[in-house]
Amino acid sequence: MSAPAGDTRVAAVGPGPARAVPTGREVTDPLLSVRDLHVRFDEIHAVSGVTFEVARGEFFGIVGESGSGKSVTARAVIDLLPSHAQKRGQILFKGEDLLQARPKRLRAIRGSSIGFVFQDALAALDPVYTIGDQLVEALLAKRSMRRSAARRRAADLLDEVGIPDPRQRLDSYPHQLSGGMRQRAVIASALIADPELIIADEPTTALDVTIQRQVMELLQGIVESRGVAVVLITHDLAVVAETCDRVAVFYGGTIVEEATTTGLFAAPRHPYTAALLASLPRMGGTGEFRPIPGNPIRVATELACCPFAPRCANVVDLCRQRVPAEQTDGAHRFRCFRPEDPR
Ligand SMILES: Nc1ncnc2c1ncn2[C@@H]1O[C@H](COP(=O)(O)OP(=O)(O)OP(=O)(O)O)[C@@H](O)[C@H]1O
Repeated sequence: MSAPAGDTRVAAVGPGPARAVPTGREVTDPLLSVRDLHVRFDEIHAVSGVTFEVARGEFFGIVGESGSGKSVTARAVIDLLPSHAQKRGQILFKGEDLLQARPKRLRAIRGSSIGFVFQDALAALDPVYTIGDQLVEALLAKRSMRRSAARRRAADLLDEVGIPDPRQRLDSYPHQLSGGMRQRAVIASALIADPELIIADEPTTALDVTIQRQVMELLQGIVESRGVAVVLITHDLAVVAETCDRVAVFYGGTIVEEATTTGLFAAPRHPYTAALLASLPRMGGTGEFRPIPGNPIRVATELACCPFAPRCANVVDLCRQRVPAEQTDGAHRFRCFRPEDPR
């Protein structure tokens, strides 16, 4: 990935630490390792046996349709699920299992090593305080520094995330900024603690396409300049294609395929991924989406078979009888009894 075109503020941060983005599925010394994660809300099995790893400095995408378990997985990592969520498995962050960590330790990790950015920037900011006050208070809570130095640092952060006239913008209230600028301010606040991982859950869904692209370029720039890893949750494959190094495709609360973004788009192995890619409008075509036949499932019980079986063109009896085990061809990891041919 190159530095974001046209965003000199980010590019000006300069080259950061070398990134070790894996080319296949192997991740040596992962920053985040989620192993066999299950999340239930009483009888609803929202997440069933999710396993993936994220390397330092990697831009990792999680894609899938509504209700497939993307947000619940992300919120499990940062311990932001409601208290009645029942979780099992492992969430290793730098080797430490966050599912076993005490609340105080989790708060400390969340406030320092892991930052997050959600869809609704307005909800993430306090409407009654200026952007500057919010950033300064957060900075002072993290480090002992003079208020004037915190204000300078806050302006630097706004500059880093591409907000013009950062010193003046410190005195703006959230409602005085555009949607894109507000999301940039939220990203600035996520950077306060120098996180090693940023989880961004649909950060651009509420924004128009041009602004969406700019915010994604900003996140890419941050990955490049700071060596931060980003886990991006999105339902938009075009965003994945443009930004992510690797991607996990969710369906029915589980990962049905994971590969490098290039590998996934070039030769999907899971029929759901193939159907998803085929549904995208083609250049020179009618410009229309071709929806995948059938209805998305609503997972209410533990998976007993392939969740995609009712909609799958390759389905065989076995798919309705058992959950396919995970397999790999070296470049893709997938769960399917009748995968697409490798190309
Ligand atoms: N607090 C909750 N209580 C009960 N069920 C929940 C709760 N949060 C999520 N779920 C259920 O868990 C499943 C997965 O939800 P999740 O939000 O992870 O989906 P998603 O893939 O992120 O979809 P979207 O793109 O719409 O956010 C859904 O069936 C959802 O209704």
